[in-house]
Amino acid sequence: MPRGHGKKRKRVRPTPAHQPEESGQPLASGQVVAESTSVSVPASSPSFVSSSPAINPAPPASTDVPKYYGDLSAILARMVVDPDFRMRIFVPPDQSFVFAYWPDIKDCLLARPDAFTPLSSPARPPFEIRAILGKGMGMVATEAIAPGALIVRERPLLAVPMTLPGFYMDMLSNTSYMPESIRTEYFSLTNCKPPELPHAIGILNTNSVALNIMPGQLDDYCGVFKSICRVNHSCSPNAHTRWDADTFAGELRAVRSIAAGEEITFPYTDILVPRHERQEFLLRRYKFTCKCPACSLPPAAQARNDQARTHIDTVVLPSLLSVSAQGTRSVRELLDLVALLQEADSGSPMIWRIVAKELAGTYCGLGMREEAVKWARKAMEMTIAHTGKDKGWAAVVEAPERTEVWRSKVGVRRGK
Ligand SMILES: C[S@@+](CC[C@H](N)C(=O)[O-])C[C@H]1O[C@@H](n2cnc3c(N)ncnc32)[C@H](O)[C@@H]1O
Repeated sequence: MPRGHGKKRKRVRPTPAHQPEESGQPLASGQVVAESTSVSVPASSPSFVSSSPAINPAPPASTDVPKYYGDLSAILARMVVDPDFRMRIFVPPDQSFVFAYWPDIKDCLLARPDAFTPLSSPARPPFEIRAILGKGMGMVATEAIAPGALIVRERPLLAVPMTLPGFYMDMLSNTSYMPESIRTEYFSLTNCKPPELPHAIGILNTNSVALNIMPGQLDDYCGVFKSICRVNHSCSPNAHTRWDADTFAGELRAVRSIAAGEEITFPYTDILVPRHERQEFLLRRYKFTCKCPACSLPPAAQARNDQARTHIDTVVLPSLLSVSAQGTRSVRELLDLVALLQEADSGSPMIWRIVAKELAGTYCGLGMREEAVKWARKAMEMTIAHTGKDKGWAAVVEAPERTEVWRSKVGVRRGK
């Protein structure tokens, strides 16, 4: 489930994909491009203790390198010059995952000793993985799921650098470096890539999700997950994935109410672009034609939906992210944004979070308790979906008048 988008456009992105080849960063030579969707959210550094062996294969002659791997010269050159720059591999004692990493991240990993302790997850998963007509397997809710609620939290089966040379991938998957239990799960995942591509890499490029391991490095690693990688795409998604560096785990959370029996989906790509761009990307990268609600509208509604998404992307989002514009919008302007977000139906928790926070703050300032609680709840749900934490919004929902938001009187300045 890679991410990224077909067209190179300079944009400020909330959650969607940042893939090397599409993020505006040129591909360094020597990279295997792991095509990854995002478990987004920038990482603080994860932690890690490893006594794992370094993998030190003789770098293959360039003729051995299948064309998919690109030019490996940058990585290989560094390996030749610096004998310590070799892939390391970490498998925890319970053999629950394999983490292949470049040694330059070791210090950052060592700084967080809690990352690989056992994970807490919902006792009874609120979903099942089953066949979905026309999509292969998919994830379906088995009970109602509230916005912001955790659907699954899991360690990756495999995490590797985005710049993983292909021979490492072959080696990882074909040797005892990958425990049997992981290998079985890994090779049960789907592969939409052409048969000429080695199967292990096809699976990686069909399923991997971008991870942020080093602080300040966007999507430097990617991971493949047992359950998250069964989630199909929608341009009107009901869930959001995020990478939690603290626990070295991917999380899937609801961004709206999900009914029992409903399919759970998240976006594989930038969904603030018009339908034809999304469709072109998904067909090229994932070999399917999206038939989600946002791609199946009648022509007039489709045009409005495309327009709403483009407007959010090019006008609204830059303004929401601009510090100088914060706190200057009136209730009327904010409610107009709400109507636009509803029209677009693109479900971004990051955008909803900003708008809901501003509305909650404004209503608090105006002393309008009922409206303040309504928008504080939305801010809480979207903040949890986006960051994994409520960041104080639960307290505002509970008793707004006892919080700083109420006392800020920001709404009085803005007026209704
Ligand atoms: C990461 S996998 C998702 C799980 C996959 N359906 C399975 O059977 O394991 C990505 C692949 O799922 C399929 N897929 C994902 N979203 C889809 C959608 N909205 N419609 C049709 N196929 C989809 C495509 O074949 C895609 O290459």
